[in-house]
Amino acid sequence: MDIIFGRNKKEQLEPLRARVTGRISAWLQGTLLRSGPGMHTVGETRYNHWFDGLALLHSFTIRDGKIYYRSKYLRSDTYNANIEANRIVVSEFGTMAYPDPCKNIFSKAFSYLSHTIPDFTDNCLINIMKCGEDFCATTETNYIRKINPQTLETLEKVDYRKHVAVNLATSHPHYDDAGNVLNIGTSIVDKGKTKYVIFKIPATVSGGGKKGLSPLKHMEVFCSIASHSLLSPSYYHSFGVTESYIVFLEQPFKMDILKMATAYLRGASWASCLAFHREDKTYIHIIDQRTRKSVLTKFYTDPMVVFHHVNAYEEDSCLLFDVIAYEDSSLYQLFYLANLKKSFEENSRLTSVPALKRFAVPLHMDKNAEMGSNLIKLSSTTARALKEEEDQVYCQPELLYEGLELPRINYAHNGKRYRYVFAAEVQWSPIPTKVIKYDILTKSSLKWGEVHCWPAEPVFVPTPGAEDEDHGIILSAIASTDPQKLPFLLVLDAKTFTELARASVDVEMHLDLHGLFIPGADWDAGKQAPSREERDRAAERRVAPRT
Ligand SMILES: CC1=C(/C=C/C(C)=C/C=C/C(C)=C/C=O)C(C)(C)CCC1
Ligand SMILES: [Fe+2]
Repeated sequence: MDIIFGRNKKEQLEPLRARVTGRISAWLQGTLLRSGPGMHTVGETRYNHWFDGLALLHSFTIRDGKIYYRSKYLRSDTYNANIEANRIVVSEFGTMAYPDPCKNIFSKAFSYLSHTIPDFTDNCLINIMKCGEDFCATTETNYIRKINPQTLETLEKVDYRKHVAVNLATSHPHYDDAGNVLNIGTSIVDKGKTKYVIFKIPATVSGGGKKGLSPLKHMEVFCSIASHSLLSPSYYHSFGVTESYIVFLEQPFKMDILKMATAYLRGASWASCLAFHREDKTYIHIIDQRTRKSVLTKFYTDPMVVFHHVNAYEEDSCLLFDVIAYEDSSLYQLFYLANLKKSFEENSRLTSVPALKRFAVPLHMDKNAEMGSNLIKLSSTTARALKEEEDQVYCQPELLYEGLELPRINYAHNGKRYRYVFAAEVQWSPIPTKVIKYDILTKSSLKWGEVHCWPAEPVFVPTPGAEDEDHGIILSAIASTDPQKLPFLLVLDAKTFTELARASVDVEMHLDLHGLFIPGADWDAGKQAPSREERDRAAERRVAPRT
């Protein structure tokens, strides 16, 4: 496991041709672009948590049956400051860092505290988001970074706060058919209120035919939900949408804002300011997209921790939503590098297995329904919603499958009825060992796995003109701990889950988090060559990374 977690990964700046075995369909053209942590030590200093690592972008470009691999560290302000100082100087999720050890720590802390909410990192290691023609690397703070999806060059830093009042925002936005982005963030103690803000980034900006108008400068608030608590809003990693509604889980995994405000002074990490409150409920907020208001019924369920929503849709006046749920927050605990590196087997056992659960909420309340009765009359699920007093409804999910994470779907079915979940199979260890296709209808699954192979999140790419939901291919980057086996891009037939091809690359590939596939046709010719901004930056490039 040291191969995967212990070492800083080298960049592969020039496209490296992969050795392809099997056959790549002629229609499969484009780039799989992904991000994840690649560097966990800088000089003599080391991060504590796997989610702290410096963002390493990587891509597989598929062109006429050939595959090329590249990787490049995101040149975030965080990366540059760390490399320049040759030590970690910016705080991340699990590591609190101090910019300048020579200065009096208390004077620094004072200026820091004077801003209740501190400036966060722009180390965008979690995902890639498409905003109009722009691609951005994302994390969960107020910063995102535009990138060139072909050269992996880092472009400008965007501060969400300049456009919408959010201190944090998810790395898992939704896209509508036109490419407009919908995301949610938290606005902390702004004008005396803490709320969850849903905002939109338009796909296009009309500007009298003028080119280059960035949609990111035109994002706007769609609606907001008041937090149950001013000083302990929920932590969340994603949300759900249907054609007409938005699903937001206010879970009892909460951030303690007072702890965060004093974390720097106390030398405590952001992670230590998060806690699971097993005595609290999980509130299910359903927002009607037409009225931009929450539905009046108060839905809730048992305490749980959800990182990934899988999908949601409406069926016969009910809203169904599927999530990967945990019974506690042990997942974040396991990703401390000390736990990952020591004795892997002993220290990396989850105390709660990630489970695919289906919830159902009634969209119209039957006023005459009896107290305690189940308001869900669907034959497709055993999920229940029990009527309680004062417009309260207690939801009990249907357990669909245990042991999967990093879910993806055929995105044409996002917010709509769907049948298949593609995911990484995890059992008691948080590191995936197999790729899985789960069929919600038949409750059966197909799997791909190989010894010493560690698959990344599987990405579904539809065959052009496909009619079936699973007509397409699955792409998954596979890291290897077998010295005899190179890492590779795995290409599976999404229907049968048989291997169509693999493209091996002689690099030390990192285990990544999320990403997207950019079909060949999506390329803007203007983006092929480095932009002027990139050329200028290259000229004044800073010190090369020390790995
Ligand atoms: C830096 C920072 C944060 C970073 C969180 C990260 C980096 C979360 C990663 C989550 C992942 C990868 C989940 C996978 O399921 C917080 C806590 C939002 C707030 C304070 C500053
Ligand atoms: Fe995620």
